[in-house]
Amino acid sequence: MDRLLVLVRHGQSEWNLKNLFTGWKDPDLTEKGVEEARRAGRALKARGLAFDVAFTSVLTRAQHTLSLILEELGQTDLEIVRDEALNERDYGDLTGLNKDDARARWGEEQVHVWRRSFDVPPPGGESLKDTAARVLPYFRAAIRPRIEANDRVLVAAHGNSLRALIMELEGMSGEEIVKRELATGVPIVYRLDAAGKVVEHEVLSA
Ligand SMILES: O=C(O)[C@H](O)COP(=O)(O)O
Repeated sequence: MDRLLVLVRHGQSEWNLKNLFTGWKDPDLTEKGVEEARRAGRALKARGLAFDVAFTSVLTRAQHTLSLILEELGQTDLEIVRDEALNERDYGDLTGLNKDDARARWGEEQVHVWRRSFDVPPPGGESLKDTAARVLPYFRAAIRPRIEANDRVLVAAHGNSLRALIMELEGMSGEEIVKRELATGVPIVYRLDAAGKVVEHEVLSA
């Protein structure tokens, strides 16, 4: 029997709307982000999906997204595990800066490298490689065992912490994963075999 793992990036946050580098800062969802999260829950329910456990970060935008999804699923009593290992990448000195201002100051190419290279960190922050170095051990130690126990798992997290997971799940290289954009509030449904190998995955339409 296939095992179920669903990943979902948080809905739009107040700092996403303001186009600010967010990282470990802790803004909440915008009204649009709340609606995106509810829509995700409805899409999962429409496919008859339900969960045995959920994992999320220690940041409000991901936890609020998860609670809204669970409300739509009628699973508000679900076991939830919160861990900073699933936090967004730390944007270091860029945190709080406007992304367009950063481009004007350092140039388009430099900001693109900081945002979408695999192993070049922003000043004082984490690269995607650094982020994966905390996300993947946590996934292998805490999440994969629940999948192997046939628990249906939901993970509500962030663009870069989820890229780290997707890289492992889909066997992608660092160069490949940085091209993958994750829309806010759009679930990705994975089916895995008994050995934990992905047999199919579907991005539920936004
Ligand atoms: O932390 C942030 O700024 C965003 O949530 C993700 O930003 P990015 O898409 O530039 O990595």
